[in-house]
Amino acid sequence: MSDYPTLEKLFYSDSSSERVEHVKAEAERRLNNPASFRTGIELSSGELFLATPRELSLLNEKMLRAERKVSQLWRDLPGIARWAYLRSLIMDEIMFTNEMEGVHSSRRQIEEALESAEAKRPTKEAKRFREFASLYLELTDSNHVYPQTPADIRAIYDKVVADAIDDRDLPDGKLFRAGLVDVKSASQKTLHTGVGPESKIVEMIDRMIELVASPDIPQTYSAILSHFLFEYIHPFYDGNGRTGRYLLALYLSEPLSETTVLSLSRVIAENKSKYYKAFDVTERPMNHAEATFFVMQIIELIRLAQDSLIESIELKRMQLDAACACMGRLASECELTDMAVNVLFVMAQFHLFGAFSEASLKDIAGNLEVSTQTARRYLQELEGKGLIATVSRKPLKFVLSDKTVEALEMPAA
Ligand SMILES: Nc1ncnc2c1ncn2[C@@H]1O[C@H](COP(=O)(O)OP(=O)(O)OP(=O)(O)O)[C@@H](O)[C@H]1O
Repeated sequence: MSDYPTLEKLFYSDSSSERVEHVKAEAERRLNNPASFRTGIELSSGELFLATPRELSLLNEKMLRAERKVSQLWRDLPGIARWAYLRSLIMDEIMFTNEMEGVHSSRRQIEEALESAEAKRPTKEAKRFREFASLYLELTDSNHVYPQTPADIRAIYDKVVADAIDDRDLPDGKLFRAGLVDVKSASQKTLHTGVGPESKIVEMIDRMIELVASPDIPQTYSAILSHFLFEYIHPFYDGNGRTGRYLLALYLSEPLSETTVLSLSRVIAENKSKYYKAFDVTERPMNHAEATFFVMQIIELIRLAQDSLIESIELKRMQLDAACACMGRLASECELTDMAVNVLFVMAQFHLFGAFSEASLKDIAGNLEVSTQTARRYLQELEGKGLIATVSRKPLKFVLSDKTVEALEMPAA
């Protein structure tokens, strides 16, 4: 990470007999610096605050530049590619955030949950992650609403953990837990004890809601500080990680693009020890509730998410351009109608940008703005020529055949 030292590091690098006083004075200086962001929220080790060292400004600028690049690449993609990719990002986001907490969910299960959430018709099989999927779908909607009260946070939690929590872990207080909870490491060491009693939880959740709404602190910072605070409070017996990461995505979706925000859980899961360490460092009494390290660490994770997005979109874009360049030759070799070529173009986007490389009859008809009967005719033409294959009958879904994938110089699914 950066050269900006934590207070604890300053303590251990100071060999004088007054090192305790030195660090206390430095903590005061950092807290009272006019450039620092104070929250007024008291933790056991002091008032939660963020200093703004040069390292943070540099990191922030890198994040904003990368964000511009992500947005530019995104805007330049055809609509179907964007739609298919966004859905695959949602699937991964849910899968990784669940996986971090040992909750197993496959992409297929989440796809069914997404379809069920969109259709507003819950099927029994898709019920498990349906509510959670609908929350993430709402994130892609530009007019999402922030929770305004502790009861709103509880309502989000209910959707996050719906059907994916043991009854004995359900909240036993009015909104949150009545008893104590510890965050434990894999080896069962207690890393942190959540806030209690419930009245204190409610009070601190209220402060978190105020913090996020504050106009006096940049939103990226308040979103990240609120994530720390939510996990520090740990208002539930189970599901705090998943609920907290959803809230982080919700709050970050204002200053950052939905694509970046929907790529965070994967990076967090891949860097779990750094993520856990960021909490631990911030909670150490010697760091006097300074969250600078935490904010910088989360921004570094956001940077990793952006880099991997940029690399992935650029590669897929090149592959799509290459496929388009080969389309004319395939069309004349197979004597395809213009509409059949359009179907292939739609399917090439699903192949490259979708989670499963397949496209349903409904998706194809919708994207070509024709009836399903008309789309079916084009699909029959393509299937008759061995260019696509049916992979599912209910609902009707198609993939490009190996021959087409090869002719369009695309990677296999
Ligand atoms: N030292 C810490 N202090 C506070 N929160 C932490 C700390 N270390 C990790 N966390 C947060 O706690 C989450 C895990 O908490 P816990 O093991 O209690 O899981 P949980 O409440 O069961 O949540 P879920 O099942 O969704 O994770 C992590 O994902 C992280 O967000």
